[in-house]
Amino acid sequence: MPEQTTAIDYVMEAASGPHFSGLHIDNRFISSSRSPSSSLLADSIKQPFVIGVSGGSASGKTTVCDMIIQQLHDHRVVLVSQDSFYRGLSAEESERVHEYNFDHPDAFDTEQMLECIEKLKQGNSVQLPIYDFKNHRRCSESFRQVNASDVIILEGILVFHDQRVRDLMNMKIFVDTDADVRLARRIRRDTVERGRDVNSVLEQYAKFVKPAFDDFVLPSKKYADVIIPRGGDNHVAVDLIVQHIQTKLGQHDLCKIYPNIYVIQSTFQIRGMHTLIRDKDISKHDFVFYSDRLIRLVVEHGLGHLPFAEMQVVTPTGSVYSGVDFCKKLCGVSIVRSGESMENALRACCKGIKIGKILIHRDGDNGKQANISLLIYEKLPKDISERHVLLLDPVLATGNSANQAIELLIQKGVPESYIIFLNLISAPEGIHCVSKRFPSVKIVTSEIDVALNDEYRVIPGLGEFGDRYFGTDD
Ligand SMILES: Nc1ncnc2c1ncn2[C@@H]1O[C@H](COP(=O)(O)OP(=O)(O)O)[C@@H](O)[C@H]1O
Ligand SMILES: Nc1ccn([C@@H]2O[C@H](COP(=O)(O)O)[C@@H](O)[C@H]2O)c(=O)n1
Repeated sequence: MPEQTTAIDYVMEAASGPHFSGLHIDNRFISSSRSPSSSLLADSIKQPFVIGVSGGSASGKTTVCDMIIQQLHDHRVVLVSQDSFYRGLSAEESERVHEYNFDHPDAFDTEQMLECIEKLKQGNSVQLPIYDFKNHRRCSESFRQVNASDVIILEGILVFHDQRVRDLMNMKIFVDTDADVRLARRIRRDTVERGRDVNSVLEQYAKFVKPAFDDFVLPSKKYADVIIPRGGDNHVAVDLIVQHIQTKLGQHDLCKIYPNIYVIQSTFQIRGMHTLIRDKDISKHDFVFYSDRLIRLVVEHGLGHLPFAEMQVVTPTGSVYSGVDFCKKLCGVSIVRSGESMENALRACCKGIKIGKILIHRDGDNGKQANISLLIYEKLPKDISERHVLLLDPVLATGNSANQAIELLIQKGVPESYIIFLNLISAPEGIHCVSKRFPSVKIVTSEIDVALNDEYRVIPGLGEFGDRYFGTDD
């Protein structure tokens, strides 16, 4: 029996390691003393998501990989098998093949495998050797050409053995199948597909496969982020893994760097609303209508980050419903003037909520100057230090105003982690600026744009939100 294989063994942790796609990042906002991810960010190379799949021979590694690939149909995925890197046997070794241990780490050319995965990770194509299990040699004439992909899956009995290989992986999966099932599958496969007879399979299993499983494969299980009991029969585990990979692939790169950034799940409705409000020719009425719809979604999402208490109620059927009670100690603070456009949505969601105001003058308001922001006016609830604060401003550009507002809230006694900054559009520069200075402040947005231009305007952006919303741009 494999070690500890219960349903609870299915453990999923956040995939570790970097995974950033090609996005222009302004180095002005990257200081050398920040988090380790900052230096990686500076590279801003599109990096594929690398998944390692390990487990005993015939545990179902390839089967699980095929299931993942099928479900990831809308992404480019490449499967690399560690088997491709088996060293070919010399003539002498071939004569005494029954004494050769194919399950020992030395049976593989790990240096070559490392080189190939590194190249693929850097977006290059590679030529993989083709291994023939019948004559224990690599095919000398042909190779398998593998191109750059969004996802690279590396599968094999010993892919977790070498730390350098493990370090290339963003996610490590161990397929955990009972030893008797593995042996039964292996007998069938090796006799049907690999030209062996039952006796040689059993002999090899007892002499090499089982000892090497105990000595090398099983000890590497501890490196797995996810353990899948029963391999390909475990559809729930595979579905969850695919969901996780899709989330990682779909997430904006900044969300992987700053865990405090939340971009609401994009749908065609949300994309459609953004398309309308970004259109310079939309009527004022429609601009307000679709902005309000989006603001409402962001506000609802932001409220979802507040703490809650468990609560039960009795329904008209006399049954008990176990639910939650809203956090009551909260308030809104709008950054005047465009932040005021978000107040109605907040009031509509939170009956009787107190909303304070902060007026910040930006020297870059005329678009030409370096951004310097000055606090001009503030009116905040007296007991604000006891409240969670929803800070409202529809566009996060340089982050200077947001930082000024957050600094004031902290001076007033609001804990940094009690502040949730809600906006419709964030520029990467603003996200860096706020998240570096106030890593515990949550930022909830509906889209992250490309960058700021030389005039500190968000690109593609939507122009001056306040003017368009309040009709002062005519
Ligand atoms: N869940 C399963 N049920 C039945 N047969 C399976 C299952 N998973 C794998 N197999 C079979 O077992 C053999 C080994 O599976 P494979 O996925 O190639 O394992 P590995 O890649 O770990 O060596 C194959 O013949 C495959 O068809
Ligand atoms: N010439 C070879 C090379 C390898 N093997 C066995 O293959 C197993 C690994 O492949 P899986 O698809 O089962 O993971 C390994 O256990 C080796 O014993 C072989 O028999 N002959």
